[in-house]
Amino acid sequence: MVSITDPYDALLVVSFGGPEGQDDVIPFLENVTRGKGIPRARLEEVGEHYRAFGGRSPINDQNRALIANLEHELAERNISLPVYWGNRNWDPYLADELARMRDDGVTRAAAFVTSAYDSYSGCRQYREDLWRAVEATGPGAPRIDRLRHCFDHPGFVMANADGVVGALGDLPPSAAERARIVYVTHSIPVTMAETSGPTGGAYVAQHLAVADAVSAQVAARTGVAREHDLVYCSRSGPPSMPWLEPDVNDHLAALASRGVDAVVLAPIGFLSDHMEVAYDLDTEAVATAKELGIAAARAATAGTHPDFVATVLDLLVERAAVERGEPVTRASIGAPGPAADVSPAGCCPNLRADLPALCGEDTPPLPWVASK
Ligand SMILES: CC1=C(CCC(=O)O)c2cc3nc(cc4[nH]c(cc5[nH]c(cc1n2)c(C)c5CCC(=O)O)c(CCC(=O)O)c4C)C(CCC(=O)O)=C3C
Ligand SMILES: [Fe+2]
Repeated sequence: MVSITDPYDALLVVSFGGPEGQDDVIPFLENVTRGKGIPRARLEEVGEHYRAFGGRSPINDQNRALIANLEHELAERNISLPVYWGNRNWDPYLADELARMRDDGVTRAAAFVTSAYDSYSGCRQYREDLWRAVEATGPGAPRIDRLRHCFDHPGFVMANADGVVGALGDLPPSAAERARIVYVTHSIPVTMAETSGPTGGAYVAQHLAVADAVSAQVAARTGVAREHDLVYCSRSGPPSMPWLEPDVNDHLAALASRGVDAVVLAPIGFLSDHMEVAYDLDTEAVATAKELGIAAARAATAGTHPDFVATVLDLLVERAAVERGEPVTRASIGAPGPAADVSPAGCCPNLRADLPALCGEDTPPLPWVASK
């Protein structure tokens, strides 16, 4: 009997990883920034963010919770499919997890990458990680298909709209009535943004589409049409290198000078409460808003929202049907439309080096596995 998840025998959650104690902070940051030209001062500053939270990033526990929810939902649907978890920068590392999958007899896995949008950081870099992990695992490594980015899945949008509606409820009623929605995502170098996706510009275009879709839902549910903006946090790199702007703190100051006194900060760029959310938004931006006399509430991230958990499984079931050669209807909020299953050649390029990456049309052949 064909299962709706055939031909897959596992789901692999691929994520960033984070430190779990003070001793992990420096080795973790060294892993993240190796070869990236991040100034020492920025590293020390970010290290302090982690130190202030006991050296522990929230991201690993968020992933454990997502996986527990995925396992529960799979069981509810009577689907027997093990879930694995491998990271780029911290234990459990991808290569170790792939070896474990091989030892467990997994031959073909669908990979959900915890990054919703196209960019080198969120797309090709993970595919380079996957290539290296498959290479390290050697013959017998499972075949891996990366699921398309989830940004335009209606379930992801619904989860974020719920977050905004919830945050409006955290504001005093009079402030909620006139609150502006400030969508926040990770800043990236302008050159990375310009080259993101198959033809460039995808990172910002995809975020703008999500911001529009979430705002439309919030307007429908609250009966109030609100203005919104897309702004950025967590800028890194040398000051001479342009990164996407405006920064959320600068933007709040600009809004205050225009008389805005209530906002919802909605981190649509993050799938769960990462350190950027805990520090850059909940600590820093909230303090900025307070100083400026702006009432601010932070919208929940998709996290373990049931609609988001269902989104991951929906993307898995969709791709499984594609691989079985069946026609599929892709759930999408519309333009710019779903990202590709298999990344087109040159998509989200690595501007520093030309490294092999899995799950792309430009993936070189691996002689000892059946597939890309
Ligand atoms: C687009 C994007 C995402 C979203 C997509 C995705 O999820 O991948 C993301 C996620 C994350 N970024 C994270 C942490 C860090 N990112 C850094 C550095 C950088 N991020 C960049 C971009 C992105 N990053 C870039 C262009 C750099 C410069 C260096 C480079 O070109 O790579 C640095 C070094 C210090 C600094 O430079 O700030 C840290 C510590 C964490 C973990 C958080 C936690 O612990 O909860 C997560 C989920
Ligand atoms: Fe980052």
